[in-house]
Amino acid sequence: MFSSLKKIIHTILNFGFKDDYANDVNQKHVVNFSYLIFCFCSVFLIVIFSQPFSPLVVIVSVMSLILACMGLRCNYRGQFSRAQLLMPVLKMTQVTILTLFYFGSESGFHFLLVQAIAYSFIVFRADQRFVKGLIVALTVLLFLMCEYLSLTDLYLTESKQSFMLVSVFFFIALYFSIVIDLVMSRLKSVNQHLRVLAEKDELTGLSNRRKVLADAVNIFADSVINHDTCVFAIVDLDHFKKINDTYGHEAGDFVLAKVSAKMQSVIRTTDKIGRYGGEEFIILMPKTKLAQAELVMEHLRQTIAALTIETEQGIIIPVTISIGLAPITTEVTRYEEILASADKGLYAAKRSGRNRVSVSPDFQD
Ligand SMILES: Nc1nc2c(ncn2[C@@H]2O[C@H](COP(=O)(O)OP(=O)(O)OP(=O)(O)O)[C@@H](O)[C@H]2O)c(=O)[nH]1
Repeated sequence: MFSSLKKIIHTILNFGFKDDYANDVNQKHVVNFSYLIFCFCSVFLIVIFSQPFSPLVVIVSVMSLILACMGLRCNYRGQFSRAQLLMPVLKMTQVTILTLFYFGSESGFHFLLVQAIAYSFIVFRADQRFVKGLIVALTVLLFLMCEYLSLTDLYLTESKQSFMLVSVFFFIALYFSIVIDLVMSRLKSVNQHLRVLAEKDELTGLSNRRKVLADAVNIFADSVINHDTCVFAIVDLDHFKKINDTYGHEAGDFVLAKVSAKMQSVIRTTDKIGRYGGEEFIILMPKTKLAQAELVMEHLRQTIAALTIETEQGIIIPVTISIGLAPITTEVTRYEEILASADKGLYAAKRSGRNRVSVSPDFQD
C-alpha cells in the first residue's frame, strides 16, 4: 500500500518530464509538487469554507487555484522560470491575505509560509541568489506581520482554529517529507551515475585504471586471506603505433574499442578486465591456477588474432595481442609486485615475437 502510494506520487512528480540527470530536473519536480500541493490546499479550503459560506476564503482560494493551474501549465510547457517564480508569490499572497483578513494568527495558517522558504532554497540555483534572498526576506517579513498584526479569534470558531492548526501541521509535514525524499532519491541516482562515469573508460567502455586497480587490491586481499590461487595478466596490443601511423588515430581508437569489447566477451564472468592505459589492459583472474589462466589467455589471444576489424571505409585491420601472466604466491606482499611480474611476462612475450602468452620468468620452472 505504501509502495503503491509512493509510485503514484512518483508518477505525479514525473508527469511531463523526461527522466535524466540534468540538474534542474530535480528543481522542476519540486516546482511541480509545490503547485500540486498548493492546488490540493486550495481545494481543501474551498470545501471546508463553502459550508457555511465564507466568501473571502472561497474567493481567494478559487483565484489561487486558477493561478496555480496556470503555473503548472507553464511548468509543463517548459516556461520554467515563470512557473518557478509564480509559486512563492502565490503562496505568500494567499497565506498572508487569509491570515490577516480571516483566519487570524492563532490558526497557525501563516506557518505554511515556511514552505516558501524551503521551496526557494531547493528551486533557485546559486546564480539566482538575489531572487532567493528576496523571497526568503519577504517571507520572514510577512510571517512576522501575520504573527504581530493579525488579530486573534478573527472569524474562526475554536474548533475550526484547532482543526486548521492540525491541517497546517499535516500539510507542512507532507510537503517536507516528499520534498526531502525526492531530493535524496535524486541525489542517490546522480551519485550512482557519477560513480559509473568515474569508473568507466570512455573509449572502450571497460573499467578505467582507477577501477581495475581497486579491483586488483580487493582480489589480491581476498586471495591472500582465503589462501586462494589468483592470476593477474597484462595484455598489450602488438605494434599499435603502426596501426595509428598507417590508418590514423581514429582507426586506432576504433581498434581499441573493438578489441576491448571482444576481450570483455571472451573472459569468464568471474574475471575482471580494465584499461591500464594506452593500449594496455589488465585481466584479473581470481580463484584460478596458473595453468588454467594460461588456457583462458591463450583462447583470448587466438580469438583476437582471428578477429576481423573492418572500418567504415571497408579497411580490414589485422590485430594481435601479447599477454604476460603472474600468479599470487606466498612471498608476494603487495599486488603491485604481481603486476610488475606480469609485466615481465609481457616483455618476454614481446621479445619472443609477440602474439603469444608468456608466464613471468619469475614463475617459470
Ligand atoms: N588511437 C589511439 N592510440 C593510442 C591511445 N593510447 C595510446 N595510443 C598509442 O599507442 C601507441 C603505443 O605505442 P608503443 O608503446 O610504441 O607500442 P606498440 O607500437 O604497440 O609496440 P609494441 O607494444 O612493442 O608491440 C602510441 O603510438 C600511442 O600514441 C589511444 O587511446 N588511442
